[in-house]
Amino acid sequence: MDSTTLEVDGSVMEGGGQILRVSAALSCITGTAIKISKIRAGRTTPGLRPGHPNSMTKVTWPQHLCGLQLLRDICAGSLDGAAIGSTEITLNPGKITSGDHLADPQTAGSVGLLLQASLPCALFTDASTQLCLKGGTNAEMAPQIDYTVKVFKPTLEKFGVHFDCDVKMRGYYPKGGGEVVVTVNPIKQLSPVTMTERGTITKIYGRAFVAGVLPYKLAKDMSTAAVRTIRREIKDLYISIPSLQEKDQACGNGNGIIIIAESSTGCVFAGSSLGKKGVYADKVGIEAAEMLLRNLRHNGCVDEFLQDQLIIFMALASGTSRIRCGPVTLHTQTAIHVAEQLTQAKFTISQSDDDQTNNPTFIIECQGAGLSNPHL
Ligand SMILES: Nc1ncnc2c1ncn2[C@@H]1O[C@H](COP(=O)(O)OP(=O)(O)OP(=O)(O)O)[C@@H](O)[C@H]1O
Repeated sequence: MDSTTLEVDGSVMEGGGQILRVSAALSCITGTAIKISKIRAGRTTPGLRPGHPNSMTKVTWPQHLCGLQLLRDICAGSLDGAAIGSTEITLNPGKITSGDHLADPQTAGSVGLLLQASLPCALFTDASTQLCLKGGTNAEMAPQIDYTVKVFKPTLEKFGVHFDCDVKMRGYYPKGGGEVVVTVNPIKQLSPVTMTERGTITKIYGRAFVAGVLPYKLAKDMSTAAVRTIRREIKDLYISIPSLQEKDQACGNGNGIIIIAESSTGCVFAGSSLGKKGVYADKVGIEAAEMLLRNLRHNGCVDEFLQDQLIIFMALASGTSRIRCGPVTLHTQTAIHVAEQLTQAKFTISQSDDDQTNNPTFIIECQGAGLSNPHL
């Protein structure tokens, strides 16, 4: 190993796939070679495979491996040790290149997580980049593609980041078969963001879907139960969660729901859930509704998922970003740890003292590294 190769410990804190995505993306952008060891040591099935404890499957979803290979392709680098089950990889980044790139985990590996790995890097190209991402568009323990489009994308626009998602086909566990083509515009430098004022919730909407052989009634039951649950706490807003039967543009069987809330200051939050064998549809709806409500009870500006997903962009931006959030998650702390290891960004977290509610909020502040795109 070269003495300039940075060692990343894949077992720290959350000890999961996110360490791979954040460190590999920053490796490509900064041109720093990295060796990641003890990959996903915090999981019951360590190494390069998703191994969600609830995945009930022997099928591997090489989402992590595929994400790393995609990054290697975008930065024309070399990747050593990357195979299913591997606990150690080395990534030597080359020059980031625009153009078309494909990632296909062959199964229901999450499209949202493939994008999470590759988007930051695709911003630092010389021209627009097309990412053809295959797999699961609505997968467990990952952003549903609707979350990416409705929550992640508008928030990233505050950093000056612009991308388009064309959902060509939806795909579900276990087969996948989904396809999303993402067009990413390069950027010279990311702007810092200030998201500290929640404002009031002005809109709640979503979608409840079934696909394949599953009965339409499941979608209706998810939607009805979700609306009823939200109504108990939020009485004065119309809630629109249409029930949808996915037809031509969906591969395989699946059902799920996502509910989105928007605030008067442009904050976006979501709660979501997917149907599982043996779980009643109304339970799926209630789970998503409770997730959303939990994230609206505090006065923060991001939900518990967006929190960790924004860390890399705060680290890259030029200047000071401030984001108010609810309890800081371990995923967020892990992303901060990795971002500070690979860039000059400095984060602080403080409890907000102007919070009058019983649900404390925290301000994540970041002095960004201000990385510039050398190709523009
Ligand atoms: N319901 C959800 N809505 C939006 N984003 C989600 C949701 N659930 C999880 N995420 C996001 O998905 C990512 C999951 O990262 P994590 O490292 O846990 O998963 P992983 O790569 O599949 O790895 P592992 O298999 O090791 O858990 C995080 O960024 C998290 O915020």
